[in-house]
Amino acid sequence: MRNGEVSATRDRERGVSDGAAVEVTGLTVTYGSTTVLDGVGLRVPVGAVVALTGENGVGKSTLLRCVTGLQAPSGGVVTVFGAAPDQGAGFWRQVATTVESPTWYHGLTVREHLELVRVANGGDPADGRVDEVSGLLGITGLADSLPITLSSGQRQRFLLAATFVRPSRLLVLDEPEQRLDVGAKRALAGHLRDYLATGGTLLMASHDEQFWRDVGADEVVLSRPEG
Ligand SMILES: Nc1ncnc2c1ncn2[C@@H]1O[C@H](COP(=O)(O)OP(=O)(O)OP(=O)(O)O)[C@@H](O)[C@H]1O
Repeated sequence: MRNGEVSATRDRERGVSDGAAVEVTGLTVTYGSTTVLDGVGLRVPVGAVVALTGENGVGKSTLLRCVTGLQAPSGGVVTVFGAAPDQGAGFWRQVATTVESPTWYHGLTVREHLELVRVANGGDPADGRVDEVSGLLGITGLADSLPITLSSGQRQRFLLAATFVRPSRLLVLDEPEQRLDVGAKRALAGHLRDYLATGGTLLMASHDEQFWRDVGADEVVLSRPEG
């Protein structure tokens, strides 16, 4: 088995289809003379949940960036729902991610940002979804706050909320549990289980074993290339 070459194929009670949401073959990423990912393969079936684990700097975020098309690999092939991640509107209608933090607009409140993201992605800002997500992430009371005034944990909740108000079939989350308190982690795990139960697919990086086990993820351990 090559570095990170895995197939997250455990059949799940909720029913995983045969199709691949994410297929990565021979993925190689080099920075200068340093090879971070060397021929990595990964398959995430539709409806599955995979947690990428491994020590700091092993390339988890790099792999996630390649899956979202935010980084071009040095070699290999990535497909998402059977097509290259092309960064077009069609792609972003299906995929929501926290891999790159968005830039917030000065002067817009937390609530206004969430409504803006919902509208921009074809949702109805008045359909209750913004309230629902705000409640689940415990940021209802921060609706009128400016993002710049939030603590790091509140900002993480807000980032997740902005991701969850977008319609998606695939979530690509980079350490979603980071900086969250115990209660928020539990609520997040519950929300992700609901997302999966309604047909969503989840690929995430995580350093928190209890969290990704709570979500029901299959673990995929990335290791450094040999040599
Ligand atoms: N733009 C860049 N230029 C040069 N090196 C980079 C760049 N981005 C990442 N790296 C290097 O690539 C390696 C993998 O980084 P990456 O962030 O993917 O690791 P990670 O597994 O997500 O780490 P962590 O667990 O700490 O979040 C690291 O050694 C990092 O220093």
